[in-house]
Amino acid sequence: MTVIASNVATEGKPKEKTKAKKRYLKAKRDRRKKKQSTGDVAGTNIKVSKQDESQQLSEDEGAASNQDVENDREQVLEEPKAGPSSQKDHKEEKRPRKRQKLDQELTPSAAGPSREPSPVLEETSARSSLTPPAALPAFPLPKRPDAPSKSTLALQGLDKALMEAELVDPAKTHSLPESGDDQESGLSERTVKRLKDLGIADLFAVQTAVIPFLLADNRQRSLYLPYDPPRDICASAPTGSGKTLAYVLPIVEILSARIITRLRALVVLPTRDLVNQVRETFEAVAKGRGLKIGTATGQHSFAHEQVQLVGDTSTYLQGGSSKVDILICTPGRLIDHLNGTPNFSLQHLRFLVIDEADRLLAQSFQDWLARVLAATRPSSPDNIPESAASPSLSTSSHGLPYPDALAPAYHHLIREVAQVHTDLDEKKESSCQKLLFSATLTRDPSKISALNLRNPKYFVVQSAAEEQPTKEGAVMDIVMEKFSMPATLTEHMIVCETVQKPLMLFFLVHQHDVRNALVFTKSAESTTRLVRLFEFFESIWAQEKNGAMHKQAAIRAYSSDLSASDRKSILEQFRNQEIHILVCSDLISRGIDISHVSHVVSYDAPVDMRKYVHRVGRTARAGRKGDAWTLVEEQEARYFKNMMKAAAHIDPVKRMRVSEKDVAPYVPTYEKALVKLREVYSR
Ligand SMILES: Nc1ncnc2c1ncn2[C@@H]1O[C@H](COP(=O)(O)OP(=O)(O)OP(=O)(O)O)[C@@H](O)[C@H]1O
Repeated sequence: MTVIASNVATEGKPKEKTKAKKRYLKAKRDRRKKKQSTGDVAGTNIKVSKQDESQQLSEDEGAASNQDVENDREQVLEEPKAGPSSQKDHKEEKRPRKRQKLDQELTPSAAGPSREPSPVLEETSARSSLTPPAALPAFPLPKRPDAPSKSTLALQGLDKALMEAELVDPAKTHSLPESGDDQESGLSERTVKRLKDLGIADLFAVQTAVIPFLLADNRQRSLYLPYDPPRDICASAPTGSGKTLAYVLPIVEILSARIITRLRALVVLPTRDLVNQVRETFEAVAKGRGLKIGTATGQHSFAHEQVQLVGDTSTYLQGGSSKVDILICTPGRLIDHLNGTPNFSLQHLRFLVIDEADRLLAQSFQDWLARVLAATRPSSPDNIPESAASPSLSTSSHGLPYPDALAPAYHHLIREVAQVHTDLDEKKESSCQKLLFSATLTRDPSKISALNLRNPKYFVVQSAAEEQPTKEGAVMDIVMEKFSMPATLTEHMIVCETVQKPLMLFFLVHQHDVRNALVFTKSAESTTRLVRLFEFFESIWAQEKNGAMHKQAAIRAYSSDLSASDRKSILEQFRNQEIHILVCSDLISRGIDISHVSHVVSYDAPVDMRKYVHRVGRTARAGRKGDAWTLVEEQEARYFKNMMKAAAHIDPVKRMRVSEKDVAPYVPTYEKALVKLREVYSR
């Protein structure tokens, strides 16, 4: 308001111009005219220049007096506030007539479309098209690019083969024929008959994909493929979906053609229990085929295993010597034999199976994977150290050379046989085909690249009912570690206080009359303690509720604290349902197949999604129904839920609410059991 007032005051009394001032203004105008005629004003900036000019003119006019300058500045600043018409009129008044005319000519909207173009404007724009703009061109401000999405980041560096994975519907099955060979899967009549004897009439989804891939092409049935090496396989399928038979059947089928026993299939598994389980499957399927199956787990002495695996350890044999066609082992013992058993050779391997692949790839002791892969590959002829080359051809005990002692890809190791290289020479490759299986296949590109896979083919068994039924979706699920679960599994979580966990367990077991259950704890120590408490509870409960009527649940611990033989016997008793509830550590959370397990209780909640998937996967196997309950301590609830959300698996896990009223009948017995436990531990 003060500003406008001062303007009005100034306008009311126009100042008289002195002679000096008039001269100064004239000289100024002349300079301006001269400047205009040299084309300094850029055509592109007409509007801006016009404004500047009028402003400058006002300033010039008042240059002689500070008061005038102030007024002009204030006028410019106040322009938006004052009424638009009055301000404009005021400015127009202040401008010299010549400038106003020029302005009218330069402003097309004011001039109207029918007006003749002014020669001045034409001249100015013609000049401006020739001369560069006086001001620097204005570029848009730099913009920060959008951050790539989580999925885009996850896809970076990913194996191309994974992007081209074959998606298999878990509901897909294939019925085996009543008689004769199965043309579709490539299984022979003999194998089909054997499967029928074992009660298997259909192939499960993962089997319908993997078996034909390995068997359909007759060339792929050869024991050696040095010039046409086979493609490797990575298969991801839910727990209990039949991955074991997916590799056992083709291996037995192909190796049955062998004449000489050589180590041709090597199956690596993370635990002894799994080795024994897979051995049983091999023996059942290969019955009557004459294939020799061995294991190496450290369960027996090293010398004993050596005798079981290798025929001759006294003479050096180039091609190795093997008493078994198929060896199932843990990685530790495998390395022991590679290091310390003479004539234990992997050069004839036709199959290298890595089951529970993600778990095994996470184990790096003694660099086991690199050692095994190196043992399946011949070194290049130029890289053979003198010591590695054989002094002579291997000979039998009758003095006859073994013509087939070396695998084709290793023939260059024979020094006596002159190597004549021609242009037609083809490189001989190892015939070993790698087969990787897991319910939680790793997406880690560095781990996959360590396997040195040959043109790998990925199979992903993924439920079409899940959110991402497309191939890209299934691949993304693997990449984002969203694992597929058995369709027959029901999942619950129970949030409770830490001290209430045992009570909750007793409630669940009694309320649902649970008999065939696996209860997972976080450590061997907590396993033992829980079993003790459970035993006290059961015996007091039985006494109080008329022991004759109540059949106590048989409960045992299963952990690394037990000897191998104890573990084997306990597992056997559980299989035979002599033990009803097995409290265990994560030692048997993977791979163990006990068909009648109806419930899995995570007494201590798992800390990662992989562990959760494998634990709950001990039930609901091979299309059977199963329940999984997870006891979540109140302070863990947020972490557990976030873990489930990250794996897009929060919806299937329903919250089960157990009230004080529900557990009240068990509280007195529980308290008595606790007293007894305290007595035991305080001794
Ligand atoms: N085609 C089939 N028909 C009937 N039962 C089958 C068939 N294939 C496999 N099974 C049975 O399904 C059960 C689970 O198989 P398997 O142990 O191979 O599962 P898996 O996919 O390896 O599970 P995990 O990931 O937990 O190791 C086994 O008892 C097996 O005998």
